[in-house]
Amino acid sequence: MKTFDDLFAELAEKATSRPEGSGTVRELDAGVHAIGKKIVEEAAEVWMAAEYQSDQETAEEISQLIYHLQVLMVAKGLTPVDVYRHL
Ligand SMILES: N=c1c2ncn([C@@H]3O[C@H](COP(=O)(O)OP(=O)(O)OP(=O)(O)O)[C@@H](O)[C@H]3O)c2ncn1[C@@H]1O[C@H](COP(=O)(O)O)[C@@H](O)[C@H]1O
Repeated sequence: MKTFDDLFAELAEKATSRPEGSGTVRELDAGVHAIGKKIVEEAAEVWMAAEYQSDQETAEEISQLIYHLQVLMVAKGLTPVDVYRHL
C-alpha cells in the first residue's frame, strides 16, 4: 500500500522527469494559484463528505486533499521534513 511519503517521492520524481500525461506535471505548470484553488475545493469536499457521506468516501476525499497539498509542496520546493518540523 502506498504511503504519503511514497506519494511525495513519486510526485517529486515526476516534477523532474515530466512524463507525458501526468496530471501532476499539468498541475505544477498551472502554478501555485491554481493549486491553491484546488486545495480549497478538495478541503470543502472533505468537509461535505465527513458530514453527509460514508467514511470510505471521506477517506477518499482526504487522500485527494493530501495529494494536492503535496503538489503544492513540490511547487514550493518544500519537503515532508519541512512539514514534520512543525508537528
Ligand atoms: N493520488 C493522486 C490524486 N488524488 C487526486 N488526484 C487528482 O485530483 C483531482 C481530483 O479530482 P476530483 O474528484 O475533485 O474531480 P474533478 O474536480 O473532476 O477533477 P479535475 O477536473 O479538477 O481534474 C483529479 O484530477 C485527480 O486526478 C490525483 N492525481 C494523482 N494521484 C497520484 O499521483 C501520482 C502521480 O499521478 P500523475 O502525475 O497523474 O501520473 C499517481 O500515483 C496517482 O495515483
